Amino acid sequence: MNIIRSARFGASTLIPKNCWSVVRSISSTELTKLEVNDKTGIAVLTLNRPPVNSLNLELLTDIRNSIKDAESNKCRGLILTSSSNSVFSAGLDFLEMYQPKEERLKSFWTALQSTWMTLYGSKIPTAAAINGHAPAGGCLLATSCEYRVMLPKFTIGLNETLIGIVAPNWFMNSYLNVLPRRVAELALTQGKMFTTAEAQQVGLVDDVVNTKEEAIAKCEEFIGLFKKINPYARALTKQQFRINHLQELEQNREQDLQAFIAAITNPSTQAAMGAYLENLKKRSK
Ligand SMILES: CCCCCCCC/C=C\C=C\CC(=O)SCCNC(=O)CCNC(=O)[C@H](O)C(C)(C)COP(=O)(O)OP(=O)(O)OC[C@H]1O[C@@H](n2cnc3c(N)ncnc32)[C@H](O)[C@@H]1OP(=O)(O)O
Repeated sequence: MNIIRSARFGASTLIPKNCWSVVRSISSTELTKLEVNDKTGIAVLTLNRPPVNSLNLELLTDIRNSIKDAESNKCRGLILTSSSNSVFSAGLDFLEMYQPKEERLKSFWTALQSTWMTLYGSKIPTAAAINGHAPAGGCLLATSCEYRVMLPKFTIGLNETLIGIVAPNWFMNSYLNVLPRRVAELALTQGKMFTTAEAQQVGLVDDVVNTKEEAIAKCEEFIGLFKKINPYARALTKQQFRINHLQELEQNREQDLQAFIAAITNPSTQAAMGAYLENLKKRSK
């Protein structure tokens, strides 16, 4: 019998393969659902933190655990998507950063660093089915993947300067891994949110389709490109492209954390974030 061991069902829990329907849950929490298609071996990770999948400590931790689960279950690829019809992810949860408690703020940023390193450096092919808006941290998740497909009439981009904050180097590096340098610099300095059409034009997304199902199918098609490629050779090749960015953060994690804490707890950042949040709340009424 072909057995899969699921880390999050406990080390001793064995799940018999082929006794399940084609799509099988590997692990799920209140905030994420990780399902694998037994026929293709491709896993779909659905973010499920209504209303906007804002990334708090718990969601980030669950995302990282899910990526690791997909890897340890030897999935052939991983697709990120959202349970919302209009938001892929609204980026970092402002409530983690506005008037924060220092210990929680540290854990939050450390979790973001770890999640980014796990996703950006994942050995398996990764793709994002962007079925809604993807500002800031939402865009970071998408650009950390190897392929992106997006639905029409949404927006994506790193808008940090609009909020009065500076995107850290590793956010910029994820952008630069996808966009030409000049486009990235112009977009980052303006805090530009690209429409789906603009994102496709500059290469921030690879394809545009009309439904989430089509988006998942496109991602599967992308991951299928590696069917005949030796996974070890593929993973090492990907690693060589990304290792400098990963090492840069790995070697400067503490410094990056301290820079984040200093930037976020600065009274002018707090004031700018408070005003931005207020505006967001007014708009949503
Ligand atoms: C040199 C090195 C220095 C290092 C310094 C480091 C500094 C870097 C620090 C931080 C980096 C941060 C990156 C980020 O990710 S910041 C987050 C940026 N995100 C945004 O700007 C998105 C804001 N949200 C929106 O634009 C919209 O909500 C949208 C996603 C387009 C969805 O719109 P819609 O469907 O209309 O939903 P609503 O706007 O009505 O929102 C519903 C409720 O959700 C709340 N909300 C939205 N986004 C967030 C968020 N990111 N965090 C927390 N809460 C959020 C919104 O206020 C509504 O709440 P309520 O119903 O209570 O009013």
